[in-house]
Amino acid sequence: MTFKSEAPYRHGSAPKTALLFCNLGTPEAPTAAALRRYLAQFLSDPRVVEIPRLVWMLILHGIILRVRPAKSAAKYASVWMKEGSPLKVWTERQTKLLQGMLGERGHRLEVRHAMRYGNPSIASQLDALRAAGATRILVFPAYPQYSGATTASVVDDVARWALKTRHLPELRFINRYHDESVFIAALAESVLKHWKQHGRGEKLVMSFHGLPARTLQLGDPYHCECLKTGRMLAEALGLGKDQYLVTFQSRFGKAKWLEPYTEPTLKQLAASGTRRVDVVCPGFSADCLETLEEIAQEAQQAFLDAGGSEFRYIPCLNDSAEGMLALCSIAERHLLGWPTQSAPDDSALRAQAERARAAGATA
Ligand SMILES: C=CC1=C(C)c2cc3[nH]c(cc4nc(cc5[nH]c(cc1n2)c(C)c5CCC(=O)O)C(CCC(=O)O)=C4C)c(C)c3C=C
Ligand SMILES: [Fe+2]
Ligand SMILES: [Fe+2]
Repeated sequence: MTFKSEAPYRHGSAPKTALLFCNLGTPEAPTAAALRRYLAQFLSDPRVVEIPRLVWMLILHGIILRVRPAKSAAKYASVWMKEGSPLKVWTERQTKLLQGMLGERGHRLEVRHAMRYGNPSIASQLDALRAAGATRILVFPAYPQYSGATTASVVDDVARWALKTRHLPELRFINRYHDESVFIAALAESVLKHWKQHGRGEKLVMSFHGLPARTLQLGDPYHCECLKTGRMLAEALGLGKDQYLVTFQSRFGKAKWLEPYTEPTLKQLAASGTRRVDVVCPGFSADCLETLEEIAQEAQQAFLDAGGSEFRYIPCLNDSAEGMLALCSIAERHLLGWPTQSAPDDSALRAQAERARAAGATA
């Protein structure tokens, strides 16, 4: 094992804090070649596909990476923005805004973003932060709900970097914010704004990214956290049980995934007479292929083909004021938990220690 060589430690220098905002990652271009590189890295992660390695590598390289890249590239092309992939564009904007907002609130810290798959990698950004002198790094995965496939995979990658790093910064991780009041309030505000502008559908469908159903039995909290976000959002909007649904999208492979599935549910709604639906994706902090293509295009078409008449997609929080307020406030509360530079008045603590010592001596 070799460790990285680093600038010598300067004794007595003040702690320097940094924030690393991590998202999933996205291909560099809407092309089959770029998709092949991206999918090869993403789908080789044992946190994402939990089947025996050898079998999976044969399927992945023998079938999936031959067929899927071209199909997925065409889908990406349909949502590509002039600055690049939507997930990249929104994540970069959120990072810039976080830097500005936290700065205005008096936090002297560097904010960077990293992608779990593709670029900029988590390791490269952690190296850059260390080189800039960061001694404390708060790692903020963009996912509101915790899952092994997403949040834990970010932690794995940070741990891999740590294994090679001599002088580690203090590290903290935000595991989840699915039930934080600021986050629920931001979602509710985005739905209310949408209703005000476009009118209100008969049902609000809350569509979350899926996971294999077995992850629920294996102890992954993701399903429960999605349901909780859904319930809290419904409460914030004053919706009754018959006015909203929680569904799961983006099934991958043939195994059973978390149910109910989004698209079949939308078709059933249309078939049973629901004409107008609003769809929101509260598991995604930013719009991406899965929301813009799979929901706003494909699922919409399926609903209309099945007899629905109006399908309104409610965008993710992206760089909205309410969304940024939520991200900033969540980051801030985690940053404030870090000990401050100024020595606290420890006289009460000292007296307590003396009492404990005296009690111990007489016991
Ligand atoms: C929001 C949380 C996400 C979970 C949980 C998740 C699990 C998961 N995903 C796949 C397979 C794919 N996902 C893909 C895209 C994708 N997934 C998420 C988020 C979660 N995934 C996002 C934000 C995106 C969009 C990325 C973008 O560039 O816009 C894709 C790639 C696209 C495609 O080819 O369909 C795959 C593949 C699995 C297997 C999984 C859990 C087991
Ligand atoms: Fe995914
Ligand atoms: Fe998808």
